[in-house]
Parts: sequence; C-alpha cells; structure tokens
Amino acid sequence: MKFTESLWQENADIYEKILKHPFILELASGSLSIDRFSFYIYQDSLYLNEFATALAVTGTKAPVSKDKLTFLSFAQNALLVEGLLHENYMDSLPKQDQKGASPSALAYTQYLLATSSLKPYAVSAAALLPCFWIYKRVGDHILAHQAANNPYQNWINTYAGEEFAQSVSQMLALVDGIAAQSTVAERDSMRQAYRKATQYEYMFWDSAYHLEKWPV
Ligand SMILES: Cc1ncc(CO)c(N)n1
Repeated sequence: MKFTESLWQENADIYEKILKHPFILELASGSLSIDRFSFYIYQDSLYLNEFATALAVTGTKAPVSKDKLTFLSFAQNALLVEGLLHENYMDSLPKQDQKGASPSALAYTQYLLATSSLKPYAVSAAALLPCFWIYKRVGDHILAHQAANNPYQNWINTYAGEEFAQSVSQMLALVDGIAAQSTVAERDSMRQAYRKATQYEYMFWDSAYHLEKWPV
C-alpha cells in the first residue's frame, strides 16, 4: 500500500467527522448563512497567505530542483487564489468583522509555519498534504451531493476542479517519493504531522461555523 493511502486510512475518522459537520452539510445544500461563509472566506484568505509562505519555505528544503519548483508553484497558486477570494468575496464581510485570524485559524497557520521552518523536509511536506487532499475529497463529495443552484458553486468548482486535482496528484506523488526514502522513525514523524494538520482542517471548518472569537 502507498504511504499516502495508509495516511488516508489512519485518518478516515476525522474525514468522516468533516463530512458530517454542519458547515459542510450546509455548504452542499446551499443553506449555509452568508455570515458564516464570509467569515470562512476572510479567515481562508489570511490562511492562504501563510500557507503560501509555508509552501515556499518547504520548497527551499527540497533536495532536487524539480520538487523545489513544484512547491514554489504551489505557493504562487495559493497567493493567486487568495487574491481572487479578496476580489470576489471580501466586500460581503463588514470591515468590523475583519479583525485578523481566529484562534483556531491562527493555531493552524502557526503550526504550518513552525513545522516548515524548524522540521525536516519530509515532515513539512506531510504537514502540508491534508490542505490539498482533504479539500479535494471534500470538494468532490460536495459536488456529488450538492443542491442545484447552489450559491457557493464557485467555491465548489474550485476544489472539485481539474486544475486543483492535478496539484493534489503532484503533492501525493511527492510525499510518497519522500516516504520511500525515509526511515521508519521519519515516517512516524510524517504520520504525526499529517494527523495534526488533519485535526486543524476539522477545526478550521468548525471555528468558521461558530464564528469563533477571541475570548478577550
Ligand atoms: C484551511 C484550508 N485548507 C486547505 C485549503 C486548500 O488550499 C484552503 N483553501 N483552506
């Protein structure tokens, strides 16, 4: 079995919880409130900026230039998507609600930045994989279960689309390649990083649904 396939199986419990989360159910039915969606989009635009940094830093560690280029192009793409989100959606969130990253969103981005900065290449790459793979699987799932005339069709098409699918395949091949050259102990660290990022993916949806605030 491929290393990435074993990662998927080990974390299927969290994926099932994501699919049953009201944010995802309501995104698919189109009933998600615009407040919640705007909050999510705002948090995601902040996320994508930090995610791009983590991708670029991971790219600097790639031992061969082909893989370096792949990470740098992922970083570039995350920044382009961030720009599009800003243009298309940001006006729908009132300025007073744009107060920076929520606690869960900040925890996630800081985790990715710390991992890409301080941990080995293999662990950084594993921590970044759920961002790709979970969105692809969630995007495909929603597309297959969505209501017609969904107000969030653009979002659904982005992640269920062919372009994103290609990035995900590239990322999976990269991580499998790294795992094949890693020791058992290194693969164990990759597993831990993958699970942590998967937990944060769940928390990102959950915190958006609850419009998570700082307690003080
Ligand atoms: C939180 C989060 N994870 C992954 C993606 C996919 O790039 C995204 N846009 N946002």
